[in-house]
Amino acid sequence: MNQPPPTISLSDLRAEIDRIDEAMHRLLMERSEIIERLVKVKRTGGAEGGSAFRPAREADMMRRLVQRHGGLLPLDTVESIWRVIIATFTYVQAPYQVHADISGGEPVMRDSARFHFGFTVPFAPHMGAEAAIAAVAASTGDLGLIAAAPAAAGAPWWRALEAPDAPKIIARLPFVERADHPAGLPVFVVAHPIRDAAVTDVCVHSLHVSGWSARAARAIPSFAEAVVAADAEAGPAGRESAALLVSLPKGRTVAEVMAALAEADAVVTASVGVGSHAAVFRLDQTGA
Ligand SMILES: O=C(O)C(=O)C[C@]1(C(=O)O)C=C[C@@H](O)C=C1
Repeated sequence: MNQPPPTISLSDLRAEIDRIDEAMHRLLMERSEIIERLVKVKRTGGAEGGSAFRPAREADMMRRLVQRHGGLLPLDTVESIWRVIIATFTYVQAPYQVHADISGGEPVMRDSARFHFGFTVPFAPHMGAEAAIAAVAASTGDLGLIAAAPAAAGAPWWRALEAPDAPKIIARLPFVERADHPAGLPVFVVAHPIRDAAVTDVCVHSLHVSGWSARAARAIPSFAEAVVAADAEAGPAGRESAALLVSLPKGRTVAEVMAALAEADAVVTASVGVGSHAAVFRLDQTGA
């Protein structure tokens, strides 16, 4: 015999929602207490001053979050909630601003900054990557956001990262890329290097190339992601120069890129490391 379905009223269900909301809020308050203790442990570990941002840890947390997610709540929402939680807990440890290069379009960059860092962290727009990098350089623990556009990029802004004491690329956002990401603009995060916290899955290099040509562009190996800009510095007479920002996955070297370019009569005259970041994690590739 079929049992009649148990009756549950709207107010019972709302009481459940209230119980869950209160539990989530209390857990967030408990999280703040852990952060207070974590700040002290980080200091004794020698990480005093500068930014509290730990890109490797965040990349790992965001990957696990999206992998375990299921149910009605859209992944975009869950990701943005955790981005705000983590970015704000970073901020309460050591206040910082996000200096964003809006020269490629303000709305898309602002969306990216707000998605990844929320509204408590101040957003400082700059017209050009160099200005954003200069603001980061002048700060103790601020972050810069610059579009990691793979297409032609105007001026080679990454040369401002070359000096040994200049800021460096420390992360690439979104931590989890996917085709329909609501803040899907790939951006580099630039900061003063964080002691003992660099993640080197992908290493980023500034290359100075003489003898640049369409053939040389085609010769760049497919494992390398490259942004190319015209090089204003005069190269040897009659040879075109280019500035490249090349991202290499673990196990790949600048020497391999140099050898491939040499096949196309292009010579790398200088190569400078300008940072590194966690491996790009693409959700659609995992079938998740
Ligand atoms: O794990 C840390 O080092 C923290 O500071 C905690 C925390 C977090 O809120 O979970 C905040 C900032 C870091 O970028 C990474 C994670």
